[in-house]
Amino acid sequence: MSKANSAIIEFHDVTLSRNHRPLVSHLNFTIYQGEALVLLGRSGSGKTTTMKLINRLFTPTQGEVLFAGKPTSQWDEIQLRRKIGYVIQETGLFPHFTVERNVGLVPSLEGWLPKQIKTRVYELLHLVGLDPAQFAQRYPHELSGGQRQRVGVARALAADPPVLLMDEPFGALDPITRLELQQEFRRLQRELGKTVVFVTHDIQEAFVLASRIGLMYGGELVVLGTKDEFMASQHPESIAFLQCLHSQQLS
Ligand SMILES: Nc1ncnc2c1ncn2[C@@H]1O[C@H](COP(=O)(O)OP(=O)(O)OP(=O)(O)O)[C@@H](O)[C@H]1O
Repeated sequence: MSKANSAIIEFHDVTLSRNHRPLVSHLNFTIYQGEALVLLGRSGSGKTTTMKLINRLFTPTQGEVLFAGKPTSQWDEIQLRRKIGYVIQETGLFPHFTVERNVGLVPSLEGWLPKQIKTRVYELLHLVGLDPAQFAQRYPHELSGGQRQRVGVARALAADPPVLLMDEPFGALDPITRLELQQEFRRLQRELGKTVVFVTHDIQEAFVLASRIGLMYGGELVVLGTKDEFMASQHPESIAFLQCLHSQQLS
């Protein structure tokens, strides 16, 4: 990775306040093309807020966020969101649309031909491990939680956005399916070369998925580095998270 010229998202002294209280403060960091950056932190530390500043669901009170070198405030909102796939825990699938229609939604909004959409949807369902013959015509309520998550990932990838934001997408799954999806997703992310920003409060998940970990605490980014750098960090919050990891491993 050539860090000198491959920045895709940049936070320049970003603060977001509500009612005079900062939700996140003085965020300064860069996300590079093709990396998997995991934002780790306890509940309420500001992870989701940071993510929503990327796709402009929130705009900074101070400072600016750049996407592909241009402040998000200067992007056309729709253009920006088309370049940034978004996967959340509840997946946000439309309940009255089949899997095929859900996955093909953005390509169809972009005016692709029906035949192209179908080919793309089938390709994506294969990619996320769902047999189209079995799943394309089902509705979300006819799927398990893990299958819905796969459909959510397929949908976010449909128009081939360079960046994916994933907010605790595997949170509601049993631990075995969860590990399986984490590993598959990591493989997929490397294969497709996507830039991924992933939010979690689970350090084990951070270690499976991350090329770098950003640790948030009280609305600030207190550690940012590789797994080795994270393990060497002396910040009390990284030590607390590492203790959780050790106790999970022991039990
Ligand atoms: N729209 C909002 N208006 C006011 N306060 C908000 C808003 N959204 C989030 N907050 C507050 O900002 C802080 C950070 O919230 P955020 O959702 O970013 O945390 P998080 O680290 O993602 O937590 P979790 O792991 O519980 O989802 C919290 O104190 C939350 O109550």
